[in-house]
Amino acid sequence: MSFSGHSARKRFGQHWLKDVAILEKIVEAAELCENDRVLEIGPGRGALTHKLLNSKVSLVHAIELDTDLVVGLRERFFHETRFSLKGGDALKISLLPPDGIEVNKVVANIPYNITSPLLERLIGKLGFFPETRYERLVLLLQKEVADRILAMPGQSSFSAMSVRVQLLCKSRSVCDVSPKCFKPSPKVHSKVVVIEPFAFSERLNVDIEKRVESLLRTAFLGRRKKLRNTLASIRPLNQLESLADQLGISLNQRPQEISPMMWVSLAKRIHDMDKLVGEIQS
Ligand SMILES: C[S@@+](CC[C@H](N)C(=O)[O-])C[C@H]1O[C@@H](n2cnc3c(N)ncnc32)[C@H](O)[C@@H]1O
Repeated sequence: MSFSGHSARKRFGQHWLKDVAILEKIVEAAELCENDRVLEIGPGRGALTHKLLNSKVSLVHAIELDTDLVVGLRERFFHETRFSLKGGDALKISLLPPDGIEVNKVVANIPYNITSPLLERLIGKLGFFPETRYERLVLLLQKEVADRILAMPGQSSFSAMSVRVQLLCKSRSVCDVSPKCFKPSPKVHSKVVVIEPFAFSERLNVDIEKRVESLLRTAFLGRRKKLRNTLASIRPLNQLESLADQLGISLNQRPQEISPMMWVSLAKRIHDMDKLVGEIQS
């Protein structure tokens, strides 16, 4: 068989998903139809690829880093005209299929060691658009990361990442995945999430997004510190007090208690103040 002699490589984050019910839940959550063109990052031995190809999609384009698996995958799916495969690093190479036409969905059990840069490539970041706006991503992530993406203000998982992703996408949980569902079992628990990036036209103004990013970097440096202490480096305390009053928040709150929309309001007020000062000075 195509993969004989290949054992899972830790450095590539290889954990084969063997639980059929979870594979089916992933495909179901993608709500695939005939017009869909799907990108799969890290097909491994093709367990998820096989399920994707059993649906009606018009294309599955896969990118796999492990060259030995690329050989096996070509053998396994050689007869499948709706399948294309590129060997290489999903963080570096083009994510476009050979016909150069964008895919609209991403479905993947991603290697956990590249989660942050891969997410950034797929959904963009505050102040920057991704190369492609995917309609929907169904990703199997490390549970800790998924929980941060989904967390509400005040919850222990709520972090700068929660604010960033929630300002770029709408997300929901599909199911938790136990380490027993993989072979070899990872040390951590996992979760399947659906992520739907906002249309570019629905995103905030780029300058405001950049302003939110800079606020988050400052405030979450001291996660347990009060805003009065962390934000003091960007504005005099009396100005901060007045801003906080206008927005109905307290400078005694900590960054993980502030909602994404409140970060946006804060960013907008500071942006307007700077603009006013700029106009007076010119
Ligand atoms: C967690 S395994 C998932 C395998 C398979 N999809 C499954 O569900 O059983 C992650 C896969 O991503 C591949 N991989 C790791 N780093 C990668 C990268 N930078 N670019 C593309 N693929 C990568 C690994 O070789 C492995 O096949």
